[in-house]
Amino acid sequence: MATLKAAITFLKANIRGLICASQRPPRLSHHPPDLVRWIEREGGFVHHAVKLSQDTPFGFGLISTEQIPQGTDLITLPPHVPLRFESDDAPPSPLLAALSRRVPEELWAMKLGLRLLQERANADSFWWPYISNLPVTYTVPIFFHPEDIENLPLKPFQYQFDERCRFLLHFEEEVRETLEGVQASDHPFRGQDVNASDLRWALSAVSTRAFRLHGNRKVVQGGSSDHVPMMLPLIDMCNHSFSPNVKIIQDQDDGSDSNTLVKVVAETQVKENDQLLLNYGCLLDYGFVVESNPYDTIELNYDEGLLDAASLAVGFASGKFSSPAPWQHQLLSQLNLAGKMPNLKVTLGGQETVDGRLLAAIRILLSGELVEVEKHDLEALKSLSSVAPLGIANEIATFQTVMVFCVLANVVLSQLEDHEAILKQGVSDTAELIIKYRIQKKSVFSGVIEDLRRRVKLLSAQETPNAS
Ligand SMILES: C[S@@+](CC[C@H](N)C(=O)[O-])C[C@H]1O[C@@H](n2cnc3c(N)ncnc32)[C@H](O)[C@@H]1O
Repeated sequence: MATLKAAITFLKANIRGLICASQRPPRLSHHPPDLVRWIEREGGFVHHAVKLSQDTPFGFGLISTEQIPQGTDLITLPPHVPLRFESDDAPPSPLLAALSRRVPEELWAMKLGLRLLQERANADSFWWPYISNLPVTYTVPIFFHPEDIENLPLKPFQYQFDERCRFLLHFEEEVRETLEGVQASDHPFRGQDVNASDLRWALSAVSTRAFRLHGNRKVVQGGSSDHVPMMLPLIDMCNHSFSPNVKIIQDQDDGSDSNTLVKVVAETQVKENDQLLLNYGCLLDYGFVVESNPYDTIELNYDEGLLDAASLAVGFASGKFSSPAPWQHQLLSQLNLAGKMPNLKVTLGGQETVDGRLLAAIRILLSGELVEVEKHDLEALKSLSSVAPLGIANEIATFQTVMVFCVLANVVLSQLEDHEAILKQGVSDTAELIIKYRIQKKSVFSGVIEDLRRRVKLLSAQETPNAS
């Protein structure tokens, strides 16, 4: 344990050297090849007015040198250009596949990161024109200063950071052990040592740049499990906006150009000198802060003690969560919140507002009426759009418990005004980013609480129709 702690401290301390405060983080190669020409040489298409700029407010970006009408194709990529973990014609080497199997599901970015590292280690890589244009550093939490980490908004966020550090250190060991004595010809990284810092780079590169697309050709809808994470050369130079002027499209298999896997199309008219801006949707780690981000969520632990305290505050007897009835325990197991290998991570905020599993668990545990609960399937109990499935009183108590849970989990951050005052005084770039994270995370919780408060008000009016 002490060794692990020391290792995490060491890893955190080493992050310092990797921080780059400039808006233009250096690229892997000082003089990277021309990405646009490479795409064209490979059979892709880049509209003549689309240029790669090194000088946008967000580092590299794409700009238009003339007005472009809505609906115009701007970039198309043939199927062999995106970088993915595996494709039919390029299965991963057995050792890379073995390493990838040790990566937990939620760190899918690490799996693709291994592939990226494999190509980075290969001087003759087909993807070198792409990889050499990637930044050396990233503004995601695992790249922050150790002191800045202390300022991260929430305990769960620090937890996520520590968890990733722990994984990287552990995985570094696994990579070393697996590849010990392997001949350079069979070695996925051409005999090169891959350490925690390389793994961290790859994880950050993928999580801030990879998109999920259908492996073949279908409309991009984001989030569905059959969507394959891929790195999209050039397209990933588009910066983000919630008012985008371009969008990514994968054509339906309708007989159109089979040499195009994915394209970027002007969603609105693009004016001369405008940046091409995409809506990143639910990219894993933006690496920057977007105000009022509707996709932003906070991860919390399903903590029975805290939930007991929250329901106590709402007026229930203690122990509802820590001592469920056997039938409730069984339902919690079905929700994967109890049992041998439970997944206790729940999210608040974003599109769902309250994690469906958390919502169902609270509804069930506060109900205590098996007959009532049995009338509904779990999917209905998980949904916020099912109106009061277990009765209005249960629903109000559930929402109030979530609200108190937020407060008890120390999620509504104190001193927002102070942070805003500090920002006005001027601080370092990284500290500013951290403070913005804090403010943003606080606003996620304020949003959830506000939403639930509104729902409680509506339900209360239904419960007491004569109340003014
Ligand atoms: C997919 S890359 C876009 C290309 C990137 N600007 C570059 O220099 O390579 C995503 C990264 O760009 C930056 N970025 C993109 N949109 C941004 C925005 N709206 N605000 C702040 N940073 C942004 C962040 O560093 C983010 O992690």
